Amino acid sequence: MNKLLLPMSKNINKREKKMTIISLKNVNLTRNKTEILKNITWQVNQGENWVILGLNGSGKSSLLKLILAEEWKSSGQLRVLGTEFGKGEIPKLRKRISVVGSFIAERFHSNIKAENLVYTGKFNSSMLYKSYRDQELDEARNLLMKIGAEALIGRTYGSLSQGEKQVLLIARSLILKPELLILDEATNGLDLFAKENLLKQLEQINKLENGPTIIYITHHPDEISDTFTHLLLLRAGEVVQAGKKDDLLNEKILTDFYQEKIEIQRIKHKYFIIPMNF
Ligand SMILES: Nc1ncnc2c1ncn2[C@@H]1O[C@H](COP(=O)(O)OP(=O)(O)OP(=O)(O)O)[C@@H](O)[C@H]1O
Repeated sequence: MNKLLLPMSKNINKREKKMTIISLKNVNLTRNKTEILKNITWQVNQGENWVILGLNGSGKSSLLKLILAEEWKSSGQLRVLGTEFGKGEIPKLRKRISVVGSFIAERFHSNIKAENLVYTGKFNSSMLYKSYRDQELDEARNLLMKIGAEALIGRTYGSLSQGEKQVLLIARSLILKPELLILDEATNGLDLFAKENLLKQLEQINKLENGPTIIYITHHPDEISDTFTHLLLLRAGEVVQAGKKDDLLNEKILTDFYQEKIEIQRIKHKYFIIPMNF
C-alpha cells in the first residue's frame, strides 16, 4: 500500500462544539426470535475515537448496521449526528457517514473503474446511476493522486489486490468529507505493512481540524493505536464495558471480558493480548 497523504483541507465545514455523535439508549435488536443486541446504552462524543472489540458473533456488524440504518432497532432510542431514528431524515444522515469494510467492499461490480468507485462515495451508493463527465470524475482522480494511488486510476476493481482495494475504499470514504468514519475489520487481507499504513492514515485523519469521529471495529487488540481514546467491549450482543481505553486495557478487565485468562504486553505503541491457557 502506498503511503497515504490526506487531501482534506483544515476548515471543511463548521460543526458544533462537543456534539454527541452517537447515542444509544436501551437499544435492542431481535431477528428471527434471536436477540442480537441486548439493551445497548452507549454514547460517543465529539473528540473521541472508539474501538469496538468483540469476538466472532458478538454483534459488532449488527451494531454498525443499526448506526447506518441498514437494520432497524427493535426497541430503544438511537440518535446519530443529531438525527433521531424514527424522526429525522435518514438519507441526509447517510451522506454524513462513511464506511470502510468488507460488507461495503463486496457490493462493487468487478468492472467498475477505480475513479468511478471513488466517486460513488458522493452518493453512498455502490454504483453510479448516470455517466459523469471526465471533469467531474477528476475530483476522484485528484483524490487518488493525493493519496499516492494514481497507479490505480483506470484500473477495474476486480483486477486489484486486497490492499489496493482497501486504498480505493479509503479514498471513497473521504470524498464526502464525512463527520463519522466507520471502519469495519478494515485490515482484513492486508499485509503487515499495509496494515500499519492504514493505522498511520487514521492517525493523520485524526489530526485534522474538523476531521471525522472514527469508529474502528476489530478482533485484533494490536490495532488499538494511539488514535483511539475509548473502547467498547461487546460480548454476545451486550456491552460488557465502555469507557476510556486507558481504564479498560488491563488484564483483569480483559480476562473478565474474554472469560479466558490473558496477559497484556505493550511493545512500543502496541498492545498484544496473550491467551494464557492455550
Ligand atoms: N438476521 C439474523 N437472524 C438471526 N441471527 C442473526 C441475524 N443476523 C445476525 N445474526 C446473529 O447475530 C449474532 C451477531 O452477528 P454479527 O454479524 O453482528 O456479529 P459480529 O460481531 O460482527 O461477528 P464477526 O466478528 O464474526 O463478523 C451472530 O450470532 C449472528 O449469527
